[in-house]
Amino acid sequence: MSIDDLRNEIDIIDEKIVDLLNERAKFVLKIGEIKQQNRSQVYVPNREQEVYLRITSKNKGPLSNECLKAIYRELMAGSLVLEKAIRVSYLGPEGTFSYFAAKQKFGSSVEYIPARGIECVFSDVAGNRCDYGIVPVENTIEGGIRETLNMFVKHDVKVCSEIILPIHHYLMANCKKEEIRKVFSKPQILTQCKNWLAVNIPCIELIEVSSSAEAARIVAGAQKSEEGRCFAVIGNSEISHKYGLKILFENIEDDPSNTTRFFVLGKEYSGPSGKDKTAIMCYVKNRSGALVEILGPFKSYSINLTNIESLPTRKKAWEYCFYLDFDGHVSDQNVQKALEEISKKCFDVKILGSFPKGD
Ligand SMILES: O=C(O)C(=O)C[C@]1(C(=O)O)C=C[C@@H](O)C=C1
Repeated sequence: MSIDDLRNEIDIIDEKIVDLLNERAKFVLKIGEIKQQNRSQVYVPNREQEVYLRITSKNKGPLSNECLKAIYRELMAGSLVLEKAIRVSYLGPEGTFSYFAAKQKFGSSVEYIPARGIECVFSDVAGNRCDYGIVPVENTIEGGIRETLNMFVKHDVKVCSEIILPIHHYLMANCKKEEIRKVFSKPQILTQCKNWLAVNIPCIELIEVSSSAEAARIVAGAQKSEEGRCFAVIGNSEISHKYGLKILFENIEDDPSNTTRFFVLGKEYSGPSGKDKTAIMCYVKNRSGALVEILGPFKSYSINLTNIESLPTRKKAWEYCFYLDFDGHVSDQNVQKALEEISKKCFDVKILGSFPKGD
């Protein structure tokens, strides 16, 4: 067969795919109508998980599971928008890792609203200005993002999904490495590249700004001046296209396994997917052994604890609460029993969410 013949075959299949996609979309529209009548959430993370598991288990190749999942991610994001106009708030501006985490989850069909800070993302969701919000919650190098965890004490929102994003940093500039005079980025990013900077461009002034996208904006804006031409930025590679900067070095993060977890904030818990996590906030009584008492039930009911952080309650000086997340869903029997026991040892236990485990 010639290339033209093969392309003809592809054209015929493409027509069938388009028809099938639209046939699928008609069922989505019907689901959307039912959800509107029931006033239920359009985004259903556990159903999406089920779809991913189904399509990958049916996959006979040659397409990889990752490729199929990416196609379906965009397809289901398109479905969401058919059901309802979706607004997603993220820690802006455009080009931050929160932005890419948001796109990884919601694709390119929804409306993205950049927020000025983590608290703004929470208030966008709590105040119904946005349907969902994306915030960073934990990084493999720096641990829990306290600004995010603290907000759960203040705002009434739920965690409905999580996103795991590998983090790679790039050094971008429009001059040679030897000419760099200043490096702009977000404090956390500069920390994550500390050793690389010390070895490769020592004694260069490091300037902290609010985000890597803001750093790129400053550096791009300064290109006309003699001094500004020698400015560099560290951030993700997408920034380089947007701001016309060249990538000088790739993957300069000190730890190549650098990964950040993001939460999708919403108004409802997600249903069980079979592979879930639960996040809670425990307000403990201030007495000796209080922490041991809340940890005991995890051992008794064989629940794998995945994170624990202590946070000030902000109600009384030196009074703390604990953020915990663990494997399992609130509807699991062992989780329910453990939560029952933990509740007896606390003033209050707030369930922040149960959601499909990110991969
Ligand atoms: O099953 C649903 O509830 C749907 O709305 C359909 C669908 C899909 O396209 O498969 C779309 C969005 C939801 O987040 C989950 C699944």
